[in-house]
Amino acid sequence: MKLVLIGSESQNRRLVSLGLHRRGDETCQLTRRAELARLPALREWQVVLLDWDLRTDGAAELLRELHERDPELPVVAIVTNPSAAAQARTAGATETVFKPINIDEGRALLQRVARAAKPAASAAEPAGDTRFITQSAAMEQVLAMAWRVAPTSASVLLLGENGTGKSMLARAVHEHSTRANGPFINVNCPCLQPQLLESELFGHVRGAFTGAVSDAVGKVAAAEGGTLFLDEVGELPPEIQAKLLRLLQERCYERLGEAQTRRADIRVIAATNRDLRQRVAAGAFREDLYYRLNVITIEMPSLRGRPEDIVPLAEHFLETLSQSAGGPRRRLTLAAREALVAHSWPGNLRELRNLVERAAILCDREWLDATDFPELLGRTEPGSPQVGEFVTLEALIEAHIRQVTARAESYEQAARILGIDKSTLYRWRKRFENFDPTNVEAFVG
Ligand SMILES: Nc1ncnc2c1ncn2[C@@H]1O[C@H](COP(=O)(O)OP(=O)(O)OP(=O)(O)O)[C@@H](O)[C@H]1O
Repeated sequence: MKLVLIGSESQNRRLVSLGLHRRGDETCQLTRRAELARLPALREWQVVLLDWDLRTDGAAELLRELHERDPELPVVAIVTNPSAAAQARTAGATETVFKPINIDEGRALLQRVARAAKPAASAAEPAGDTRFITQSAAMEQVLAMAWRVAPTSASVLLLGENGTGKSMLARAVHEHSTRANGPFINVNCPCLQPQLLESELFGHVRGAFTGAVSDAVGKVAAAEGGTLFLDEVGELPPEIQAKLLRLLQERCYERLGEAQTRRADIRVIAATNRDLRQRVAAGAFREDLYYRLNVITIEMPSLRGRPEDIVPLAEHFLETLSQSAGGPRRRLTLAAREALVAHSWPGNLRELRNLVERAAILCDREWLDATDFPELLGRTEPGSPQVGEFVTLEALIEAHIRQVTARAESYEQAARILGIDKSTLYRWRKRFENFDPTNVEAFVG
């Protein structure tokens, strides 16, 4: 995507720009209205990301000028609270996104906005982060289920450990639904105090509580015609659970401090990494709400539950990075692939993405080796014995074979370096797998 970032907080702007660059986007950064002149061909850009807390000029005036110059250019306003979101919408912003911005979610929103505004231009866009990389039967089943329920308006409950891709799937369900042109609004349930969360969700009127200086629409209203995604729904406080139940049952709600009942046309997708049934049994989560949310349940497999996806995903993350950095294609040596597959990935895809990105940034070589993933080696490699130490010959052979395979690009190359044939190398490696260091005889015998 080609994006214009406008904001006076240089650190935030640079961070967002860096995150977008790393995902393959082209950005141009401006700090004030006068700099718009630097962009004579405004039409070449696909979407503008405008910080609504602009210190240099009024954001609304800047938005007006943008619209005068290109009425079709979509503008996404970055806001800090629901009342700023309402102001931005009134002033003509296409969408609003709340600070702090999650780059992946923000980017998916920007892609959707750009696609809706200029469908022809987006046809050539790669599916990018919304592509589901998988070779696993468990994940195929998850996706088949997701695409089946997507066009319906049924509530969906996504279960799974942190980082398994629940948010990404929620967005994909929205994008495959009949509401795809409507907003996708994300609420991170544990982030706020109960009263603030209630106001964030349902909105408030002026004077509803100390600090409520003006009326504010909430995220339920912002999601009108689209999807409301409740992340970490298991953490919702009891008073909000009751209101959410009413919203789901009757599609009705009231803003804080107001008696008027409002109707909502939204689809709800909720996600949790908690065992909700256990929370119900413990009295921490309402049973009736659980059944309302649980119309369709999709359980995301953990990454260690789909080991066949580890290497394709790592290669996908590498490729995305190389594309954004414009560098050569990066590859994983056999040893690196083995180290990745051997790890248990408690942080799932997020952990994999972070490790791969870090290794690719810190290493200049085309081939990333197991040694470029020190966190993994720390858990998978036994301590290496030294030549001349009082250790068995087999321990030395094992250490040597492990180190050579870690640096070689393939089994063939490793076998050539070691001066043995591939099948001998294979047999040695099988022996290492069964090798229990506390039972040396088993290995020698
Ligand atoms: N199938 C996939 N292909 C490529 N990247 C993915 C895939 N699924 C998830 N990711 C990436 O993995 C990271 C974690 O995904 P996501 O935030 O959706 O997980 P989550 O289950 O919602 O996590 P949490 O429970 O912590 O909110 C993101 O960077 C996302 O882009």
